[in-house]
Amino acid sequence: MIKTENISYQYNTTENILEFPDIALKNQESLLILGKSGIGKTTLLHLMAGLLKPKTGKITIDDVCLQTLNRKQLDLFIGKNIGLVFQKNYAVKSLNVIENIKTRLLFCNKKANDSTISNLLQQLDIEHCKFKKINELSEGQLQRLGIALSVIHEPKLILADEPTASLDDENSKTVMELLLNQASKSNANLIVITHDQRVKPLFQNILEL
Ligand SMILES: Nc1ncnc2c1ncn2[C@@H]1O[C@H](COP(=O)(O)OP(=O)(O)OP(=O)(O)O)[C@@H](O)[C@H]1O
Repeated sequence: MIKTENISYQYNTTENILEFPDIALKNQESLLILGKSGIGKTTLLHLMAGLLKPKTGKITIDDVCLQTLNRKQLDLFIGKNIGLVFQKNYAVKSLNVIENIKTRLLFCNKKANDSTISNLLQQLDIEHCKFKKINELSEGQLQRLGIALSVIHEPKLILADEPTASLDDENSKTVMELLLNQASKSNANLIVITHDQRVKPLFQNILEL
């Protein structure tokens, strides 16, 4: 469950204040956020991820108000409860694919057996890459690894910023199905921002900023 109330944000280099409509999603509900370039979609996603602090308002995830947590508590909460799929992949370059997955699990103190990991990598069509280093992956494989890293710990909230941007039709469908399935499996909310019109029919809830 996620709820945002009266949130706004101001980057310190500008006078412009970004104001956002309230969002309220019950368990398992998904939301697609659309809007023209520069309107504030990524900013809103970063606010919900606890990466930016709102100028006003509050964000509540599973009855925990992010604004009541100190930095350490917030980092722990994010690591455990939020899965982030960003355009830029934050995989550790010196580790291979499987080591990255295991490090992600270690970081949030969760466990997954080898067959669960293999299943996920298979669904994303990167199982054959599991011993490859990050710089040996294609752009599409790297993006699919980003998705594996964001859902392996079964977070309560999955936030995805343009998750299908560099994917072909087949992989775009696979990735969206995986995100929706994973959200449903772990009773999580999925929020996606995108320009990709292929994604629109998969969502009942659409917010236009
Ligand atoms: N670090 C920053 N410092 C100052 N202004 C910023 C910063 N990041 C974004 N902005 C501004 O905030 C506004 C919202 O940006 P944001 O990236 O959230 O938009 P967006 O809707 O995600 O855009 P796009 O679809 O092009 O990715 C824009 O006007 C942008 O120029």
